[in-house]
Amino acid sequence: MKRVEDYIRTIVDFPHEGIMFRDVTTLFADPRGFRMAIDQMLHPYAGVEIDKVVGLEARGFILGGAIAHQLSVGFVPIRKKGKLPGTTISQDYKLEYGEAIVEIHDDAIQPGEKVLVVDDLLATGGTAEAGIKLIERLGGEIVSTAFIIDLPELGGRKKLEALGMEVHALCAFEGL
Ligand SMILES: O=P(O)(O)OC[C@H]1O[C@H](OP(=O)(O)OP(=O)(O)O)[C@H](O)[C@@H]1O
Ligand SMILES: Nc1ncnc2[nH]cnc12
Repeated sequence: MKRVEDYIRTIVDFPHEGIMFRDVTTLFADPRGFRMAIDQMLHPYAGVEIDKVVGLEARGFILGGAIAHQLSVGFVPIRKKGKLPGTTISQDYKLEYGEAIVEIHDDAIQPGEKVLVVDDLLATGGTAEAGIKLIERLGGEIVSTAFIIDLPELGGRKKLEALGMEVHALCAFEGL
């Protein structure tokens, strides 16, 4: 039987030379693969209290929406700067080159709400860390973080675990 990682396509030298891009669109496009990924991401949370799922732009929206639907809870997007229409709070973070800013609506999470953070891939952990800071600034309590792919060489898991986060990933790829 195929595993989740078997549905993921690797594109060499995208978006820059030397990067092995782990492309989850092939997983999302396959009905068995997509269901397997969502079911496996949900597995650790059976019986766990979760009030909201937060998805990180952009691939975290696809996964987070399906997971929130399955848990019958609300979905909240964290978006790149300038995309959300209401009042937001912002957090900057480091990219491989330069910096970026992500935002969340300031009324999207209520103090004390239990939040699951979802994205497709954990690399340096900078994006997830920025998301975690936004949620915590609103008083949300992060129950766990869930990814399809971990790139262990880039240290994201260690970074999040050092912040006290639980990290679940369905598979890991060696090589950037
Ligand atoms: O752990 P990090 O080093 O922060 O990298 C991981 C992030 O990078 C990718 O998103 P990207 O920034 O390419 O944005 P996109 O999903 O909008 O294309 C991926 O979907 C994660 O969100
Ligand atoms: N190797 C990679 N593949 C896909 N998305 C990424 N985001 C950061 N590194 C990535």
